[in-house]
Amino acid sequence: MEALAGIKHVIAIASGKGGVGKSTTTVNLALALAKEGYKVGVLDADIYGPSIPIMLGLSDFTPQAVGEKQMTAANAYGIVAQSIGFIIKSEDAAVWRGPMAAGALTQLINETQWPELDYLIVDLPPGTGDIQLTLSQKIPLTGAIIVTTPQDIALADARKGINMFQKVNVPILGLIENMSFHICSNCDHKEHIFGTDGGKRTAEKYLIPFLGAIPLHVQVREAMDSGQPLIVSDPDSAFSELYQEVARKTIVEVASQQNSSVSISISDDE
Ligand SMILES: Nc1ncnc2c1ncn2[C@@H]1O[C@H](COP(=O)(O)OP(=O)(O)OP(=O)(O)O)[C@@H](O)[C@H]1O
Repeated sequence: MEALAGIKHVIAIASGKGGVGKSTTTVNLALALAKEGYKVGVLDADIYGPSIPIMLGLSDFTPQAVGEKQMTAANAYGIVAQSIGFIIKSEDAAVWRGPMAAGALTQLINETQWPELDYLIVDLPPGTGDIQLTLSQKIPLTGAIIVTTPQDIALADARKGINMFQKVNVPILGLIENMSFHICSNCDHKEHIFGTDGGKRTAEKYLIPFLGAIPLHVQVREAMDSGQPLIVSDPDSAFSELYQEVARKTIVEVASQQNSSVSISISDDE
């Protein structure tokens, strides 16, 4: 698989279960990496429910053709974005089988006029079936980040995701526990609606880095629905600071992956 010209690292955001906050994580991680000073892009590969256009306030964007074989990406809040949702209706894509979805997505990734990027964050469709497997093999991934809630059924699916990436030799950069606990907007009371520390324990069990625990908060949902993520509209909030921490840990994990692959290739040459 060829690396993408001008893009240093491609990171897949994956979850076994739907609705656990994969797209929310993709957008916030991308914005947090940009705030750390990196050039960042987002690729929304979630053919069943592309929600990145709404989350970045880009619902009206349509890519323009550049020459015969390329198209423009959108710009929002200092990052670039491309989405399958800019091009086709999700009802049409919902019936695609693995090879067709993988073909459309490799075309989307290869034919977008990406600027030079340090990180391209890819929002994969939820699940661990054929489509996810094919995509993980078609896109030149540096590594994957698994998003889960602390709930048992989400964790069981997260474990399937971990196994899938291990099977195709994609390094797992870490696990993010989203909706870790609920914070009441009236009294700030903290409640573990989906259980306590399930994601953290799963990360420990599989020896993968734990990148952070993100609370369930109504402001987060409202911000994403309005296309103005909190990292942009309220950069000093506790939520934004948590994401900066996740971004910093991700940078460290990507660097350590690179170092380990360098040492493997050095020892291979010996
Ligand atoms: N930490 C959070 N606090 C509050 N709301 C959240 C949080 N994370 C996600 N949400 C909300 O939950 C819903 C689902 O999130 P999101 O679309 O990111 O999940 P997903 O895993 O990408 O879903 P899908 O399976 O459809 O791809 C969205 O309305 C989002 O705003």
